[in-house]
Amino acid sequence: MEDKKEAQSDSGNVKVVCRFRPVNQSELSKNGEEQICQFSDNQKSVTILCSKNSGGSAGSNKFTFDRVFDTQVTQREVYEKAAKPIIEGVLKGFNGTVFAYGQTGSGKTHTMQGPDIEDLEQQGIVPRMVRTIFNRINSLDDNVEYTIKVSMAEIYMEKIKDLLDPTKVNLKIKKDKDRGIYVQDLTEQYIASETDVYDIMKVGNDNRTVASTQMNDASSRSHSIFIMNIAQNNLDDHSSKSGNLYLVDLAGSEKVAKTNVRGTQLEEAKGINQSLSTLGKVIHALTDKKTTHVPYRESKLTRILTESLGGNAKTCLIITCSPSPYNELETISTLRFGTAARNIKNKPKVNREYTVAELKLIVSKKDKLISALRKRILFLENFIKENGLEVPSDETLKELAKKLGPEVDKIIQEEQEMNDEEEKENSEEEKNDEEKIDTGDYVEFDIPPQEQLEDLEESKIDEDDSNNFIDEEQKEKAQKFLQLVESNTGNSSETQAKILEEYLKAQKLLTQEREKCQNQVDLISNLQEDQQIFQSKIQKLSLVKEDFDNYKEATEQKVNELKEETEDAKNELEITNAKMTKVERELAEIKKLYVTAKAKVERYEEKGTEFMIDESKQNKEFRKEVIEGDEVIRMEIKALHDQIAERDQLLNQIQQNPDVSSDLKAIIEESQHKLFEQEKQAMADSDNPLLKKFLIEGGDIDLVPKQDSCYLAPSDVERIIAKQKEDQKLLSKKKKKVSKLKKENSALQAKVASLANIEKSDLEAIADAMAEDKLEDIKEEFTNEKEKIMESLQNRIEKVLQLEMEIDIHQEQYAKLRDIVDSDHTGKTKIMLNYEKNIESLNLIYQQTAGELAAMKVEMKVSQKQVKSLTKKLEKTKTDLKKKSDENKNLRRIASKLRDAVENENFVHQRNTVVNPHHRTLRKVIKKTKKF
Ligand SMILES: Nc1ncnc2c1ncn2[C@@H]1O[C@H](COP(=O)(O)OP(=O)(O)OP(=O)(O)O)[C@@H](O)[C@H]1O
Repeated sequence: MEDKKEAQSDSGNVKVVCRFRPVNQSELSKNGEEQICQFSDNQKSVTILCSKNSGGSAGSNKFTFDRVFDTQVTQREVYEKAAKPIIEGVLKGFNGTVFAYGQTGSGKTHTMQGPDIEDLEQQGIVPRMVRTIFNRINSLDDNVEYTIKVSMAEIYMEKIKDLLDPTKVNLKIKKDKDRGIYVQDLTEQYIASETDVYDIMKVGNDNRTVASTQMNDASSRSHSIFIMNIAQNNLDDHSSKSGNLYLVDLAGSEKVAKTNVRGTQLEEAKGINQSLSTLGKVIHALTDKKTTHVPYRESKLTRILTESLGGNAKTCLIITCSPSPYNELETISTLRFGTAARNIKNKPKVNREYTVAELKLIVSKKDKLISALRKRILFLENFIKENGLEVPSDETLKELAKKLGPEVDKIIQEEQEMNDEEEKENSEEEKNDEEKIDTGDYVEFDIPPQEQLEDLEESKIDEDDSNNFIDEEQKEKAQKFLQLVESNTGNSSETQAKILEEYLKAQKLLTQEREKCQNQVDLISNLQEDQQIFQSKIQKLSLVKEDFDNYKEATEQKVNELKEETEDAKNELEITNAKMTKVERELAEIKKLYVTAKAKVERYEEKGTEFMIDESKQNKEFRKEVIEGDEVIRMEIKALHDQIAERDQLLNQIQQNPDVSSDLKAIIEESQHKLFEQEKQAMADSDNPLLKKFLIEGGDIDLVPKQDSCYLAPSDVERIIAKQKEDQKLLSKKKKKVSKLKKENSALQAKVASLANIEKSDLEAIADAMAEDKLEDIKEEFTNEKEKIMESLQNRIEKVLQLEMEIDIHQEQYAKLRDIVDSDHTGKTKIMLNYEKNIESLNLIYQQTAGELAAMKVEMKVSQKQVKSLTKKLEKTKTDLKKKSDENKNLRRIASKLRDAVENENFVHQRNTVVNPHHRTLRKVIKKTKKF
């Protein structure tokens, strides 16, 4: 019900709302806060307080619109009042347009997009509309499928640029029966959420041509057009609707002098003004009844807006103005533009396709109408025939109408008016019923008025009982006519005139019926045309079906291939899995081997450590040995000292003996001294710290015997010398032993030091350090084994990795294939099902329509035959009527004669009271005529 009202209320003029923005900084600096606009309380008009320069007069400065928004209005309010009704219409399948017009910097972009499209308070009309659409879609039934596409274009310097693909710079405008006017190749992006649209809008806005002018920092130098197509598909009854929404932010209408632009911008300004002036011309042509040509084609802007201005769209124009006296002239010009646009009449209609049920209903209604009209014609023809009347030709009727003059014209006109009125009412109802049945762009059926169809449905006429068809008025007329004919006996000129009049009316009725019949014939031919369209559509659909079948076949093949591939992939996966298991097993074995090897290594390491420990024991023994050796030396040295002391004692004894010669004493002393020196030197040369120490400690010991005690016997001397020699030999032996021990000691010390520096992990170094061949062999064996194991392990790891990668790839491929197969399959199945359903229903329609067409053709032939026979009969009736008319004339003559005779006889009768027999004869003839 609401929709009907809306369709009714919005079916007419372009809605115009006006918005004033607050005074801006530049205006403040020029004119302060002064404002030229005065708003009315009803928010419908604004009065401009004109200055002298504006040229406005007291009467002309008040402007009325559908709504006037003052400077404090919120973005939400503007949306609610100006744009929301349009989007509601678009969701019902109407086309909708909202466009903003105004001088540069007056707030068009602010109104259409807002300063921030994602700020819920500040966002403008476009994002709010998008939000409404998604809210509505989310709240509606699930049985309706929506598809939303968005495009953005810019008209800059008379070239259409795709804002979503800026490489497309000079697009063409095309017209199509189904799509209406559209921009060819313009990118259409499917969207599924508000944010998708915001993202697209951001991309589009970034691609817009913007420049800074003296009037606006970021002035749009082009007309931007945001197009949204909302298609709805009812999954229950397969009906579909689609609405196009055009949201246009025009470039500023500007005074070149004020904007202070030069060069390219000056050229832009000229272009902008040119297209806006064409827009003005279009509006003028649309609102001026005398103008027949609307110059839509003069600019790209007006061509795109063709449907929005005077066409199939609900349109709202938002004019934006400045309240400052500084922009008074521009404001008045904008307001005038808006006023003119308010008079544009649009013819919005729902863009929809019929459901099978609706098409059936239309066809059945047409059927009934045709048969009812045919019966009506038949009845009228019979009626005329039965009354012996001639059915006059159109020419005769026209002549008669001329003769009867304005009266008949009046009757005809009145009836015509009545018919017109009826038609108008019906068409109104049709319009109101637009939501139910609309002729649309798709199949243009001429739907009979609802009332008539209902009447027809109710009438249920029996073909044999044609009298049932006559409405009361006709019956009455016929009755009257018959009565008139019957009472023709009166034969007064008045009666004659009445008969003629009735006859004319009957003829007129017949003509009208003929016209109606002709209309029905036209209707049938229209239906045939529609049928042809249908057939061609069905043919096309069959082709589509064929394509689809092929496609289905190809898809099935593909699906099978994919299945096979999937099967292969599965097999491969199984093989790979088996391989994997095998590899895993091998890996476990390798791991075992590795563990064994590791244990071995650890054992070797332990051995190495043990060895180290053993070695250090040895070292300790060595040390001990050395120390013990040192002790031996020390003891030996002590023994030497003891010997020396013994000898000293001996020397003293000798010295005390007076027998020892002084020479010998000298020799002994010299020999002793030499020996001492030698010993000392030997000790000094020794590296043995113990010896050194001994030497140092013992340094104080005076080894030289006292002179006066050296008195020895020669034998003793010899013995002593021999002893000394022996001692010397022993000493040198000892020295050699000490030096050998020293060497061994230092070697052992070096060994111990190097062993102490060996790190635990450095097995090789240990092995190197180990003297035993076994260790070397074990080490070598271990290294080789380890290398082998490591190599094999590496190979296996690589193999495993490769296999894992292969498995991943296969699994990925498998998953993808699965996805493809699944999605493809379900998608295709859905489409297929839909297609099949459509094709099925279309086949059904086709079969029904074909059957109906065949029946209609047969009926047509029958009707034509009937019309032929009727025409023949009419011809015959005409001649008969003529004959009868002649007879009538004769009869009238006879009657007149008779009347005279009767009068005479009456006169006589008055006297003789005798009945005239001719009077009865006359009545008989009229009855006969009636029967005939
Ligand atoms: N109703 C308003 N409230 C607050 N600021 C506004 C309003 N209308 C416009 N403005 C501000 O005025 C400036 C110019 O507005 P806008 O860019 O929308 O003008 P325009 O008509 O699109 O200009 P052009 O034709 O040059 O592109 C902007 O900074 C905008 O934020």
